[in-house]
Amino acid sequence: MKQAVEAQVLIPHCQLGEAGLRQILTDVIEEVRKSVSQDLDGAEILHSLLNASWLHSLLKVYECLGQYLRDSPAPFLDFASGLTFQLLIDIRSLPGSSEEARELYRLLRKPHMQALLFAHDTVAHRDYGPVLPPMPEELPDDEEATRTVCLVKNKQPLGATIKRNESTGEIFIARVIHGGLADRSGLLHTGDRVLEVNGFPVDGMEPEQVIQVVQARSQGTIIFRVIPMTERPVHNKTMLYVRALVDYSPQQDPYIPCADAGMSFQKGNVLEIVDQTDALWWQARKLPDHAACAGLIPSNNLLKRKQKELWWSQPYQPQACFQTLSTVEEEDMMAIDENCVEADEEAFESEEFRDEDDDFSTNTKGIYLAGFRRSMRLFRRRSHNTSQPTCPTRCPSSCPSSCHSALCSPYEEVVRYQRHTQDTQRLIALLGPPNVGVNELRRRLIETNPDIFQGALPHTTRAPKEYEESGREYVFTSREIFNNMVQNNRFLEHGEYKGNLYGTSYDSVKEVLKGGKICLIDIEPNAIHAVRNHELKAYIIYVKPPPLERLQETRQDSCITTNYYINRPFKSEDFQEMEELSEKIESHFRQFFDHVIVNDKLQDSLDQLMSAVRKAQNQPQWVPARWIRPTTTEP
Ligand SMILES: Nc1ncnc2c1ncn2[C@@H]1O[C@H](COP(=O)(O)OP(=O)(O)OP(=O)(O)O)[C@@H](O)[C@H]1O
Repeated sequence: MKQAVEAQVLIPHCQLGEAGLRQILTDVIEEVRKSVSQDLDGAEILHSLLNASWLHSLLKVYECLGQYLRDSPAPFLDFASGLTFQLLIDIRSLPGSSEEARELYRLLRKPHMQALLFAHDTVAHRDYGPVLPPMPEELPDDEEATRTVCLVKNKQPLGATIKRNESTGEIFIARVIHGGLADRSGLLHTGDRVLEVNGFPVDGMEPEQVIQVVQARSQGTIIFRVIPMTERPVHNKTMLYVRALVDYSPQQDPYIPCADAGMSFQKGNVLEIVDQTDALWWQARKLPDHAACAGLIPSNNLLKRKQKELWWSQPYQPQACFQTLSTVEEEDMMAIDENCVEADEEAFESEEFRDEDDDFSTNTKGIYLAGFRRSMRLFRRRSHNTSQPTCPTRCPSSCPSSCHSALCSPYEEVVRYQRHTQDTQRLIALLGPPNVGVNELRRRLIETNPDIFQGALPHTTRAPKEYEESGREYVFTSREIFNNMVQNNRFLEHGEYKGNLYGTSYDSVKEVLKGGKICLIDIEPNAIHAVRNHELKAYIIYVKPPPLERLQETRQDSCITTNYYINRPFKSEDFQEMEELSEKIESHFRQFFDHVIVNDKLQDSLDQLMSAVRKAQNQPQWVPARWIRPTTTEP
């Protein structure tokens, strides 16, 4: 086959004659025949196709046409019938004409010969077009050209909206939806004035009545008589992709010009904006979606302007930013369960090492698994349950939850990003409600793949215990240095627990990444913003609990550690709390999740996690455009 393809490339098109295409086909058939004898897949079908007589006839026609084009024959005479006429007169006037002359006379007078010569002259004069009546010298100024547009509707919507000029009652095409029937026809345009639909004059009608006339025919031909818009608006066709940071439902939006043409979307959906001609209403497609037809969505500015009104599926609640994350009151956390080991602060701290030795293998093949200490995790648990906003230093400007970021911009421009093999690995950040299993998954992944994964070493102002070493369990530091680091934004997450400060610094994450490993950390929702940046390019995986009955089944032998108890079995309130918090975290932050894992069976979750991490590192993903083009402003 290779031989044939190369031949096609080498022989210039103009030389394809008798030995051209058909020769190539013969070569191809010969190659395919060899493949048939080698029993290659599909070779037999290809062989019979290439041998088909219709294909050979088609190629002959093609070659003849090619030959005709190359020869480009020109008529010898423009007016052969005139010459014939002259010849007939001359023969008739000969005194004693010969037998040959008389035969020529008879031949030239035959009707088919006359018709042939007439056809010759028509072709020679290229006289094939219809004869149009001459244009009138002067057209009256008020005369408008109308166009009859005939569309064949096939149950799908027309893909155009109409509006009425309130003062004149005239009906116009308001917008043509990209990829819809009207758009694909290329015959109806924004601004065209509609005079008639299926023979009904529409001037003065309400738009709804016009639509009824259109809809009266769900299928078949619809005929519009329109006055085309003379100056068509330039379509602002862009290649803009955005991630929705809010939910939107056209059916709940009283301001949308045509709800049926609207497109609903949810936080986290990636949208392809196909038209921004209208400053208020854009046209977009939801990805990944193979629907050809776009839908109307509010523009960035419009959505910003309207976001305080009750037209989103979720009303705006700025104060709910973090408070909604608190479902469990401090008092509830204090409840004492007699069946469990109670530990006061001292006892708890003193149990910590032994406990961690039992619970977590912190040293696998000489590699210390950073970030698993209880105190660090308990400081996080506190962040989950506190009723105080947990990002006082950052809010409101960089609050990651939907409320504030949506206030800034309801859409985030995104681009497709594929990590180069020589680039550092993307940070993998796990997130989930307390006790869902984030640490279990993280620990197991690091333990089983210590050459690939590593956690980030946390900082603390707590005094080191005898057995602890700075740079192994924690970076032990002074309060002064810690506060200094806070002020210089050196922590992606930090907080206080039992009078001690804890935090995960950017530097400790970067250290792991620089070492060529994948840094695997767990974060609280309020740290999402801190890790979503150009340098770390965090891939955020949300770990979600399975339904309640599966939680009860899978966790019956598992234990948890709360602020007050070490290793107590799960109680039904824990599951309830986990579900409730999970819903709240999802409803506020799901727009930032790159992947969601339902932690049902542990091994399945580990497999899913591993494959999600591989995808994040090796396959193209949608990421904020500002990570790739740092100067990009939001749409
Ligand atoms: N899929 C699972 N099946 C059964 N038990 C699980 C599963 N996932 C986690 N567990 C168990 O649930 C308990 C809590 O898990 P883990 O400590 O990882 O929670 P967490 O999300 O890290 O919460 P926190 O950060 O608040 O400690 C542990 O005993 C763990 O072994």
